[in-house]
Amino acid sequence: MASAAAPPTSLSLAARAATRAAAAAAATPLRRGGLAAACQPAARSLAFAAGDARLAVHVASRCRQASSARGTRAMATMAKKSVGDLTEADLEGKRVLVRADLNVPLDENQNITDDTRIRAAIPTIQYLTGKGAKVILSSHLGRPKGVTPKFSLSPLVPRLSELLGIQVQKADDVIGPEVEKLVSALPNGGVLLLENVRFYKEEEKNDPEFAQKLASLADLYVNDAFGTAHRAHASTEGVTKFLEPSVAGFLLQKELDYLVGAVSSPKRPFAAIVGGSKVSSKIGVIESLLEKCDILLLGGGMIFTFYKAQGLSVGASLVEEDKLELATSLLAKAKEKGVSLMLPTDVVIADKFAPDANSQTVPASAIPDGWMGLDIGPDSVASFNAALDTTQTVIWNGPMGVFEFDKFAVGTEAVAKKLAELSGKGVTTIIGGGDSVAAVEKVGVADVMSHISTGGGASLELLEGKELPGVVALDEAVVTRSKL
Ligand SMILES: Nc1ncnc2c1ncn2[C@@H]1O[C@H](COP(=O)(O)OP(=O)(O)O)[C@@H](O)[C@H]1O
Ligand SMILES: O=C(OP(=O)(O)O)[C@H](O)COP(=O)(O)O
Repeated sequence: MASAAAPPTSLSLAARAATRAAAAAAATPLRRGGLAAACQPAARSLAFAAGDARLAVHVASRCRQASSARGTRAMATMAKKSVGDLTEADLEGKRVLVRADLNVPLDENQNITDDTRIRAAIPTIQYLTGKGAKVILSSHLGRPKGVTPKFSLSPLVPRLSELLGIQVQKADDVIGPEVEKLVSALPNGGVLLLENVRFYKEEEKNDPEFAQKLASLADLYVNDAFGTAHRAHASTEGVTKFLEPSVAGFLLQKELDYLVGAVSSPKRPFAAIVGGSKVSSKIGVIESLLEKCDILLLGGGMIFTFYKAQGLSVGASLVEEDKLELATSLLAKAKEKGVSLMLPTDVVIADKFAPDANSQTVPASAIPDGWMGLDIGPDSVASFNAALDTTQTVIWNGPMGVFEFDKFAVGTEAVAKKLAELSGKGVTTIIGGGDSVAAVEKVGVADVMSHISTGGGASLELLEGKELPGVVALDEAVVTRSKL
């Protein structure tokens, strides 16, 4: 992970700093007129009409800062107690249930093909073991229906042990007398990995009885599973009702610091790049980003719905027919908000959906019948790069094309390389989960990015402004909740 900075002691520090910065920005007088007046669409239109594009962007940007400041104040109330707030006196000899997201990809021989999530979980575990705690580690793997050997967590033990420098014990169950015996035998500083928590259907149902049994193994709880924080499951939400304190781990904290910070008080200009295949699953994040960013670059399979909404022919490209109106309204909203929404001007098209398809590059307005767009073209890359050169913060979610096929990976790889270059110049670059992370890994530039999120769905929900149940359930940084 690129951003393994020393863990801050409390989420509240970053949130308070963000609030102060955003409030100060919102309080600074504008060049012409007050903030309230300037935030009226008419004021921005006037600025554009007067040919003062810089002022128009400035006004639009300041309006977003003001609304971000309000958002940040709301988020500041969500500040959570951190594992870093717990001292040796709190931890020595204590049984700590740590929920991590160790949902890593395995090949057909059960070898781990990407250990990012395991590495990301290590700082919290090591902090706890270093202070003499007994760590009971819980995670899911995949989406098993009941007990399914291929979803066992056993293949993770060697890598976990290697990274921690101790032999990790493994339980064959999640709760019950056998697990209790193993917990009792655990030395201070030891780690016991429980079996896949989703082997119990009660986990995803957030069954209180199951949560209580899981919680009864431990004295206190640390949630470090950012990738699963958008799930209200027994091990992410239910257990907090039975364990005091329930605190945020370093990874969870770092993810929130970056992702909340990025949208609430970004260094501006702030650009978002959204790609991937489905308008429907990204609509929430696009709408929400229109409130916050200055530049929005769209790529991937979703662009054809926007083209079609503008009356262009899209051939056999992916289109969500029932989202055409929505696409039109998003284009209008971008205009109204003064956000520079850019669609690719050229595309790489294919005669079939296959790695060996015949391909050619055409203007976005000239996709022939029977051909499908599978990547953005070189002109689009050039104009996206020019826009990105003006930014100070960039968030990226979703590939620009079918990057799984080398022939159509060029646009995605160009964005990855551009962000790496910008990162080197001090621009904050945040990669939000899923395929975009795979793309930056493939290009070999993951290490230079400011932040690579370990949660695809979770980071999207956070950027959409949703509260994550696994975070909401944790203790407040200052005031301790009473438990059931
Ligand atoms: N033009 C396109 N046509 C069809 N599929 C596309 C296109 N561009 C990208 N995709 C596909 O989108 C998928 C990723 O979409 P999505 O799940 O929304 O992104 P992420 O996983 O990054 O959130 C990839 O499998 C990619 O092949
Ligand atoms: O891999 C995960 O999510 P992600 O693919 O959205 O990053 C998490 O482990 C959550 O898994 P889930 O979507 O089965 O709840």
